[in-house]
Amino acid sequence: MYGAPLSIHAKKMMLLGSGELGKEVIIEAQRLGVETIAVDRYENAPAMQVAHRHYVINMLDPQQLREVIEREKPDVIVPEIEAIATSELVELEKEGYRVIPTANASRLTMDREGIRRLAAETLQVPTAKYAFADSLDELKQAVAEIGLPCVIKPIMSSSGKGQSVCRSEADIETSWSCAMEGGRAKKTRVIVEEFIRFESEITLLTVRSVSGTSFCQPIGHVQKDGDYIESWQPHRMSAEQLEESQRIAKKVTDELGGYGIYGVELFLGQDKVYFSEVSPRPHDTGLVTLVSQDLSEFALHVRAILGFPIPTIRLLTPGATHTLKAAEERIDYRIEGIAEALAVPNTQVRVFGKPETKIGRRMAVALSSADDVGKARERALEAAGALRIVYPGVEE
Ligand SMILES: Nc1ncnc2c1ncn2[C@@H]1O[C@H](COP(=O)(O)OP(=O)(O)OP(=O)(O)O)[C@@H](O)[C@H]1O
Ligand SMILES: NCC(=O)N[C@@H]1O[C@H](COP(=O)([O-])[O-])[C@@H](O)[C@H]1O
Ligand SMILES: [Mg+2]
Repeated sequence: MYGAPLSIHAKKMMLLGSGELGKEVIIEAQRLGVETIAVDRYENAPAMQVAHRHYVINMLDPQQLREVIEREKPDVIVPEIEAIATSELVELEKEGYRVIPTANASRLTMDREGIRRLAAETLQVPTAKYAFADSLDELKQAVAEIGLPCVIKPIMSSSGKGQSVCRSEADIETSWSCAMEGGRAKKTRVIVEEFIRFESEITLLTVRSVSGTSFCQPIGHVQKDGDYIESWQPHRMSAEQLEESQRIAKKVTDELGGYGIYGVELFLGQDKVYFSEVSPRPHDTGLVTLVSQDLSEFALHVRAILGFPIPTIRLLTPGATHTLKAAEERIDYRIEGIAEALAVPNTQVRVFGKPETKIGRRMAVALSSADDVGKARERALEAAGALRIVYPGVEE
């Protein structure tokens, strides 16, 4: 029970992180009459453009984080990125604030070490072999232990930033510098992972709500340089693989607890399913659910957070997404080709409205549906191909 937004009985939701995923979360929250506050590290972030109000702070600074939370006193605090002072969220939760799904889930998934140790060591779910290193020397040792090729990532980063595949001893130094430059927080620690030659990889969206745990149909995806470029739903896999994936997802999400959606990332090997990582929030590859399901991952997240039931999740049609990424760092960019993209049948686009482009930054996505996944992927590819980022002064 709650009143109108901006009234004394309003239900207030504060989003920590205001990217393209948060923008959709806020739109869904507003559909249910919730008052929304967007927070991020820069002005005019996508979700700020649709929220009732916003704040620009350094979310890794515990003091600044506490200040904004105490000022607004939100009913629910919804982390949207990893890079937040999560130990402060743990404190705030103890003081009575509600963090989604739980402060501990955001603390453990904030860095790769927390969640990897929990999954592999405490819960004993299968993962790639791994080791950690704090310096170049330690990295050399870790690589020797794990073997080549291996994947090296900053313990705190997302969307593939700072990640590289190390194929020979000669690559170790480059991988180290790449991780140092790409990490979100100024932490030097890296994880070294055994390179898994998987057949495919999926995101299993897992929702914990008052109705219990529900799974969306598996989402297949392709990543390039550690960042997603294409996703589709449903991903075809064997009944055994699906059962094992759901078992792993249930085990991990039960441990993390709370209400909300989780994106469980899994690698499918020939006869083994590996847990990779988990987002305690909507997942980028899950953007496909905006066209494929009756309730998108964003709608599901909001329902679960507000304590409303989720009796069923329906896949309405096979669907696919394809991303549009920038190639330069500019504030005076324009996006062209939207009309051509929308001329592709059963297709929508989401233009995120980020205030500036950066090399490799995701700026928009094409979403398509069709009678089968193959056709949906073709359509999304065609539509994304029609979209162009134009930089003045550069040959158009
Ligand atoms: N151990 C591994 N073996 C093989 N491929 C890997 C391994 N680890 C990561 N990858 C590839 O790199 C991608 C990104 O890795 P990961 O999910 O760990 O990074 P991330 O920065 O957290 O990305 P995101 O935030 O988009 O989820 C994976 O989806 C997979 O394609
Ligand atoms: N893989 C995680 C992911 O996709 N997160 C999404 O990207 C935004 C950051 O984008 P930016 O780096 O372009 O600001 C985040 O705010 C979130 O919406
Ligand atoms: Mg990932």
